[in-house]
Parts: sequence; structure tokens; C-alpha cells
Amino acid sequence: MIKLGVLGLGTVGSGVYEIVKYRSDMLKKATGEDIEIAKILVRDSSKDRGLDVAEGVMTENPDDILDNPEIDIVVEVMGGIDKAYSYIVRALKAGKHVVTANKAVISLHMEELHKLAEENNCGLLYEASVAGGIPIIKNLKEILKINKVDDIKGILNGTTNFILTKMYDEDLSFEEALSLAHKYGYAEADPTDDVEGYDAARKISILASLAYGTHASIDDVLCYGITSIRTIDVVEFKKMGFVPKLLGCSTRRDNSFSAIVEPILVEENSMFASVKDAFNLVDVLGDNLGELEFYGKGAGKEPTGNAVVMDIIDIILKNYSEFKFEVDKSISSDKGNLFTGLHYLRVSVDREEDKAAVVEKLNASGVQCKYKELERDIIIVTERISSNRIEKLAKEDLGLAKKTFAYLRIESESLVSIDQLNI
Ligand SMILES: NC(=O)C1=CN([C@@H]2O[C@H](COP(=O)(O)OP(=O)(O)OC[C@H]3O[C@@H](n4cnc5c(N)ncnc54)[C@H](OP(=O)(O)O)[C@@H]3O)[C@@H](O)[C@H]2O)C=CC1
Ligand SMILES: N[C@@H](CC=O)C(=O)O
Repeated sequence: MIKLGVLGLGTVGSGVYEIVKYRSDMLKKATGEDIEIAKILVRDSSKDRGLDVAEGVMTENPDDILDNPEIDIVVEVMGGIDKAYSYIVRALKAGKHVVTANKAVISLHMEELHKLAEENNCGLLYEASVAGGIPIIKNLKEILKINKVDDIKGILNGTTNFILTKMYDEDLSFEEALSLAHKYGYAEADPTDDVEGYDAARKISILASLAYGTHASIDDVLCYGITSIRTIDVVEFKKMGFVPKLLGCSTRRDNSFSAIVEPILVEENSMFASVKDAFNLVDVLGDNLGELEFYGKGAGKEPTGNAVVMDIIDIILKNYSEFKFEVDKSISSDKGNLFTGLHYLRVSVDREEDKAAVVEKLNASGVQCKYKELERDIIIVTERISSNRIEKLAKEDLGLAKKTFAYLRIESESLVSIDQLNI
């Protein structure tokens, strides 16, 4: 009998609970073990969750799990950083295996937690922390056995993909789409993490760390969210034949890597454009393998619960010990300089006369571009520049205040010059 202690019974925790409860025969067949959820930690054990949890299983005291010698595996699905981190550390020090969906903790403490797990002969698995139901981490570890992986790119956040899809396909406002994403359980407790790109930044930092054998932290990831994209931008994207997607990308050249999360305009007929709602797509480039894509549900109760339970199976079958996370200190981040492209930039102005000032500064910036003036906005497309340069153009050369502009890199194999763009 394997006993689980589950920290959290929200969206993911209830998915885990239901799979363990209703798929017990299949789990026994897969592992040869009976698996029981012995204790579940929540903040409020009196809350009605519509789940038939046996008497005495729910607790508000973490010690009932972390100090319980009968519990073999701790499943952390409560979210947050400090408490979750301290519970994971306690569990590992107590010799308990840990499965977590918490990208915030893994992205921040990856190196230390792997070391701690190894020292205590425990498994530490976190498949659900990246791309929800997609088994990307397990597959990436497999690929890395005989491939060098320099490039990873993906739609890594279900909430923002859902919002952008609803804005593009159904003309919903940003706020309407976000409230739906919350309702479906896709968004983080604080959706700022989703819409500002931090959640995707944590995910790409985890993938980059695994791929490059370095600890890429969230501070190494340049991060822009989707909050500045407005209805007027969507109209312009459609006219140009592009679809906006929030992508997390990482690339390595020699001993430098760049990682970024940013909204990107992809061509209407591209694979990324076809990824709708809360689905994710991760594209991995291995030097033997070539390009490999992983597609599936990136958020939500069942897919994420499935990823967590698959990790539990791997812990029981001891499919965790062969991967060693070793950190190569010679690899460092160069903060997004390796990403370049033509860019779309929209600048909004309050007064007609402000437009002339923007255009004058644009001409003085030295960045080649094309633009058109609308009633209260200027739509600009720039020559190929780096992600750092477009940021400098908006904030320093044009001196634009937050919320008065939006920019997106344009990703297209065929597009080399702004002359090919009709704005
Ligand atoms: N939602 C998703 O689709 C995905 C989420 N994740 C990650 O999974 C984790 C959980 O997310 P999700 O299920 O959406 O979160 P929820 O907010 O839905 O659930 C959190 C659960 O944890 C409990 N909890 C939170 N803090 C504490 C605490 N300090 N002490 C005791 N219990 C606590 C809550 O108890 P109570 O119910 O009593 O308030 C609740 O049951 C997060 O790390 C998230 O990033 C990963 C992939 C997908
Ligand atoms: N909030 C996250 C949940 C899964 O990781 C997302 O929307 O992708």
C-alpha cells in the first residue's frame, strides 16, 4: 500500500483526488500497488467541495502529512511560494518523495530541491508544472539522453491563449475573456501571473534549465505579457493576416542562452495559430531529432491531475533515479539579445498634436519603419530588430508611458522586409 499526502484540494488537487479514487484498478495494474490518499491539507476543511472525502482525511495541519511516517509521497498542489517550498523541503528531508505542479517553486529552487532529493534518495517530479497535461518534461529528459537541444519554443500558458483566442475569434474584451478563464479553473490564484507572462516565464525557465543543464531563473527571462493588447490591435492583426500568441522561447548559442516570454504575431496558417483556447504547444529542436511538437491541454483539473498522477506512478516504479540535474556554471543568460524580428508597434495618443511628436522621435531613432496614423493611434512596423531594441525604442527613444503602447515581434519564415507588409 502506498499512502499519499496531498497538499491542496483546489482545481488540480480535486483532479488528482478523482483519478486516484476512480481509477484505483488501473493504478494497481500500472504499479502493482494499492494507492490511498491518506491525508489532504486545505485551508478550510469545512468548505463543501462536492467531493466524497472520507471522514478524517481532510486536515488544516500540515504536520499531519509532513510528520506522518506512514505517508510515502507528498503531492504539492496548493500553489504559492514560501509555504509550498518549506513543505517540499520538509517532505524531502523526511525521506518522502515529492510530486508537485508548482512552477513558481521549481523555477526558483530547482537546483537546491534536486540536490535535496538526491541526498535523501527521494524522487522529485514536476511534470504538471509545465504545460499542464502535456508530458513535456519526461519527454525532454528522454530526448536529452542523445540530443543536444538548443531551441525550445511554446505556447505555455493556457489562460493567455484562451484570452487571445476569445479576443481574436469571438471579439470578446480582455476582461470578459479573463473572467471566463477564471471560471474554467485555468487561471492562477493571482491571474497577474498569467497575463503578465510570469507563469510562462517560470515554465520556459524550467525547460531551459533542463535542456541546457543550468539553472535559468525567472530573472533570466525577459518577460512581456498581453495586458497591453487592445481591440484596435486585433483589428490590425487580422488585416495583416497574423494571429497573436504569447510564446515562451529559449535559445542557446555556445555558452550563452536567451529566454523570453512575449506576445508574437504568427501567420494565420501556422501551427501555432491553430492552437486555440487553453491548449498548449511545445516545440523542441534536437540536433538528431529535428523538430518535435507536443500538443495538448495546458491547464484545467483533469489534464493537470493526470500529469500529477503519472508522476506518482513514475515515483512508485522508481522511474526518477536515472535523471540527474547537474548544473554547468559556464552557461549564462544574455537576456533576450538572441531574438530578433520585424515588429508591430501601436502607439496611442490622447491628442492629435501628440502624433507629430511621436513620428518625429520615430524618425530620429534610427530604426527603419513604416507607419500609418489612425484617429488616436499610430500603427508602426519596424525593420528586424532585437527584443531589447524594440523595448528601448518604445520606452526610451519614444518615451512612451506604460499602457500607451503595445509591441509584438512578427514571426514569419517568408517575411524579410517591412516592404512586404501591408498596413
Ligand atoms: N489550475 C491549473 O490548471 C494548473 C495549476 N497548476 C499549479 O498547481 C497548483 C495548484 O493550482 P490550483 O489547483 O489551480 O489552485 P487552487 O487555488 O484551485 O487550489 C489551491 C488549494 O490549496 C489549498 N491551499 C492553498 N494554500 C494553502 C495553505 N497555505 N495551507 C493549506 N492549504 C492551502 C487551498 O485550500 P482551500 O480550498 O481550503 O482554500 C486549495 O484547496 C499551483 O501551483 C498552480 O500553479 C499547474 C498546472 C495547471
Ligand atoms: N494558469 C496556468 C495553469 C497551468 O499551468 C495556465 O493558464 O497555463
